[in-house]
Amino acid sequence: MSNKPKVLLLDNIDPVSAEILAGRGINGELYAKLTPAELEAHIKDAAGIVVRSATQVDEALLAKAPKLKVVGRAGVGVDNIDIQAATRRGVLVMNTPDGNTISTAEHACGLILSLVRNIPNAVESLKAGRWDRKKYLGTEVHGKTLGVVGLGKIGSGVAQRMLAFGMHVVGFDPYMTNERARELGIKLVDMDELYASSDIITVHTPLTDKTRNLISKEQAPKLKKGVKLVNCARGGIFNEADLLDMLNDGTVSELALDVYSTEPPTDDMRALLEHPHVVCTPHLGASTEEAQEKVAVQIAHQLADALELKDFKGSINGKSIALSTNAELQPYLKLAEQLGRFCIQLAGWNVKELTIEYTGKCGTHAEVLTDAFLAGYLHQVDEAPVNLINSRYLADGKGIKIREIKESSSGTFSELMTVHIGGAEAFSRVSGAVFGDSDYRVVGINSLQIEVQLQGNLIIYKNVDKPGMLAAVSSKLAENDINIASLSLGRNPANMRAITAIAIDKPAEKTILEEMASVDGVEYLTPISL
Ligand SMILES: NC(=O)c1ccc[n+]([C@@H]2O[C@H](COP(=O)([O-])OP(=O)(O)OC[C@H]3O[C@@H](n4cnc5c(N)ncnc54)[C@H](O)[C@@H]3O)[C@@H](O)[C@H]2O)c1
Ligand SMILES: O=C(O)[C@H](O)COP(=O)(O)O
Repeated sequence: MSNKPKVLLLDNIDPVSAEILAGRGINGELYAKLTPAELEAHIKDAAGIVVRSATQVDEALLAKAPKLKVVGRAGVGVDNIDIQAATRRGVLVMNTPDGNTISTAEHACGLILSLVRNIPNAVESLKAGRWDRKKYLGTEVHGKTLGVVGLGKIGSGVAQRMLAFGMHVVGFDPYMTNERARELGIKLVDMDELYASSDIITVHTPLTDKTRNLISKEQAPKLKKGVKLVNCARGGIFNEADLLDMLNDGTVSELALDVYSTEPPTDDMRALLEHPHVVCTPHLGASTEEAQEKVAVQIAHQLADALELKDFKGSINGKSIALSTNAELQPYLKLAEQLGRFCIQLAGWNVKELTIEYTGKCGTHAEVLTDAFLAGYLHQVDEAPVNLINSRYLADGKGIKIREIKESSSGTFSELMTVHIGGAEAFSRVSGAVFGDSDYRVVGINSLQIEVQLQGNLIIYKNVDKPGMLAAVSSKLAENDINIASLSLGRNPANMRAITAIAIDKPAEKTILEEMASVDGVEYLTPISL
């Protein structure tokens, strides 16, 4: 059996993706269509899966994929992927945001022209032996107003193309600036003005709570009588149930659909699809040779880069993992993760609040460093591999409140990470710093200065500060043939307490630790393994 990583390429992905993956030492297995049972069998040992819009990557499927690291979408929309479930499992989700932009913009323009010139009906009629020149009298788009909802990549592309036809273009997009709109030749308006002024409305937004039912019976009074509508974005942006009535009562004169709230459309959609003033295509926006090749090439490279932890372009739930490739950040990421591992073993599971204080420049990367800290902190969580994708999510699920503080400077260290552990019994604060390139150390516990490398086997204990303590505790190690590699001690004369960190060459067994903990004056002792 090959030990190369395996990636499932589903939903008729262009075979070029398999060739690219093969060149990067990855087995890309192409499948046009799999039954649920076949998919379950194939995904068991897959490191990656690439889909278009057909395969549902849901919680149930992800649960069958213990080795899965990346879900790639060869296209834009990720509504068939349960991103939350993937995030929870530490699985990266990525898409190819621009590979099919041109094709989809061209398709939307094709639908607009089909509507105004009755092209599909006229073709069908002539093919049926009729010569209906009068029946298919059309209208020009020149001089008419096109309303574009969503001025992202595709919406802007449609606007540019229809401007070339001499249309006036008005648009609505909360994220579009007036300056950019002016450059494109689009007049930005609010939705009410767009409804009122448009002869044709085309939508190019994702389906969200804000865009669902963007056009339904409710908007009828606001629309220009006999408006033409185009949806080449996502089913559900127009209320499909209302559209038939709106066509029949003349509110809408022509409708073009490429996408449906259920795909393929269910039988209750037949009356709408068969309506003489409806042009419909089966989700063909991205279905061109060029777009399919582009998205397949892009996703194959992106996926291979992600599996090699080299680059995370196109990632949707991997902001921190994408930042983690920054070379300057590497030592701090490692420090943060090791501190996380240290703190969970020091403080135990009862912690409900963690405040992480960043001193110096590392504060500019607080978000990703906190994610790395949490990945270390939760490394013993058994339900999923914990990584930069899911660590914060898992911490949240455990009810741990996370706070970040950024400070510009401290006394001794120019760069310092200090973790304040809320609710821990004996240890409430741990500070760590990087020495040189790759020497990660704890430099303080509670208010005491202590210096211990974040590696190997450690024993940390808190004790009454009195003569003979160190000899009494360390003798238990000597008696059991365990060598001490280094030792650091911090003391607080004010309350007569000390904290000691001992690095040992091999782990101490439970009985030895119990003997050490029972030495008179030892108040709290814990082993740590890094
Ligand atoms: N039919 C197809 O085959 C096909 C192909 C590709 C993409 N799509 C779909 O087309 C849509 C647009 O894709 P894109 O690549 O242009 O995405 P994009 O992210 O570049 O653009 C989407 C735009 O919608 C805007 N937007 C979001 N909510 C809005 C709201 N409430 N009102 C107005 N604007 C809003 C955003 O600000 C953004 O500018 C997506 O839904 C995508 O899934 C369909
Ligand atoms: O979101 C997309 O990229 C489009 O809807 C295309 O979907 P498809 O890859 O299934 O054609």
